[in-house]
Amino acid sequence: MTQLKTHQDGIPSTPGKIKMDRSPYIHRLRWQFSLAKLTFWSCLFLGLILLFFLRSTPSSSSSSYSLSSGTDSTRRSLVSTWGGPDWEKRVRDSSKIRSHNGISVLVTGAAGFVGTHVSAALKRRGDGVLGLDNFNDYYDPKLKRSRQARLERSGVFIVEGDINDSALLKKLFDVVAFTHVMHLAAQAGVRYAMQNPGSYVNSNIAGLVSLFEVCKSANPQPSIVWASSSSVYGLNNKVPFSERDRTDQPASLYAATKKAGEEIAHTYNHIYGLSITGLRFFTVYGPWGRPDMAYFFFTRDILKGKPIPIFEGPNHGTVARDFTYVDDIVKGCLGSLDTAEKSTGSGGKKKGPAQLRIFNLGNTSPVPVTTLVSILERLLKKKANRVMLKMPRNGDVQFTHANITLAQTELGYKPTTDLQTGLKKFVRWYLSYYSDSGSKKRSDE
Ligand SMILES: O=C(O)[C@H]1O[C@H](OP(=O)(O)OP(=O)(O)OC[C@H]2O[C@@H](n3ccc(=O)[nH]c3=O)[C@H](O)[C@@H]2O)[C@H](O)[C@@H](O)[C@@H]1O
Repeated sequence: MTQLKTHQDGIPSTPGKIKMDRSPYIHRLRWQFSLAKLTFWSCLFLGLILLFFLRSTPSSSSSSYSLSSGTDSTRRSLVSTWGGPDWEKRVRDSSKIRSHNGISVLVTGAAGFVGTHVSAALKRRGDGVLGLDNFNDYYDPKLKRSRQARLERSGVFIVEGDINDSALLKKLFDVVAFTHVMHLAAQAGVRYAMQNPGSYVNSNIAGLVSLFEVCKSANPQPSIVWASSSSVYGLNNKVPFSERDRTDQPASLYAATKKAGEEIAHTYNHIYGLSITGLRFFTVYGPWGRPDMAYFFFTRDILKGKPIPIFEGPNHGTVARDFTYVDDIVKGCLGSLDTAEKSTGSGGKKKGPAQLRIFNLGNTSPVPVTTLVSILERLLKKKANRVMLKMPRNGDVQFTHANITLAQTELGYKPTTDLQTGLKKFVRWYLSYYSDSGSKKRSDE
């Protein structure tokens, strides 16, 4: 019986004539095997490079205007840090209602100025609160981290993520049936829109649509309260500004994106039955405020002896703002949440007409910017180095003044803090916060 011998490579060899051809045959097989090995290692290597690339690319939620596509969500799920049983437990615990008749609220922009105050106030009264914030670096993220630490001490967990990340938003609604959303995440600031217009489109338009999309599909749908802005009145010169006044002449891209948000809210209310309340905030100030706002950086620069640029209108006209203290704004936000009716849709389908509201939240007493500076001088016991400048044409308007009758009637909104009192509280906070540690001080320079 002829037995086939097996070569050491595992290749069968045969006796006789075939034996003469064995060498080239083996060479070819060896060569093919080496090629297969090379291909395998190359694929593995390329795969690793691709994986590394995907992991190191920043989330599209912070850099693109597009809503989620299949590719986007794959990439997000690779770069995201959210998820897992521990994370879900934190989300649930933070959102847990601890008072009779309480609500569970998703607060976007919770590490922001107004967001941090609203979250703390909701938590204090026993509502469930979950924060969401992308901790971007529009201004010093260390200040946002300090606000986060403070909130965490009171039991509010802030999920680190972007409102454009629909997969994350959906996940949050899978874990918690939020009754309300307080949407405060936005690209704020009037003048910065000239430098970075894309960030306004990304946050205030794409981000808002992304949030509404998830809310309209949630079951049950939440009621939504969100921050619009007094800047929508733009070049309107009929004072005080009433919600019925025209808002079709925005003076900045920021204002235009907030106005667009109000129209988008109308659409989602009309098609899907979402209950939506927009709040037009008037120049909010106070402790834990935004360093990009005038009252904040005037304080810093007066203390440093640096010049303070004060804008004036045509013919040295007064520039004034209806400065509104943050605690008053918080009362308006809570009043809006408490009076918000339920959304009427479910699973993306409208079942009946839903509430759609818009309110001014101002202080009803405009104060010239020069007076703001004088108050700060008194509180800081230091003269400002004033430099009067013609108001640049980059988004500012000459004055704002709120008519708050509607908010008074519907929300019981009644501001009680004048600028002098509110700035005193701000300055006390500022001095204590920035003297606390040298590193904090340096971070804002
Ligand atoms: O109420 C609003 O809708 C808006 O209020 C503020 O916008 P603004 O009122 O322009 O607030 P600041 O940037 O703090 O300016 C306050 C006043 O100081 C003036 N200013 C600002 C900067 C400066 O260098 N000098 C100066 O005189 C401005 O013209 C304005 O009258 C916020 O920055 C916006 O995010 C918000 O939406």
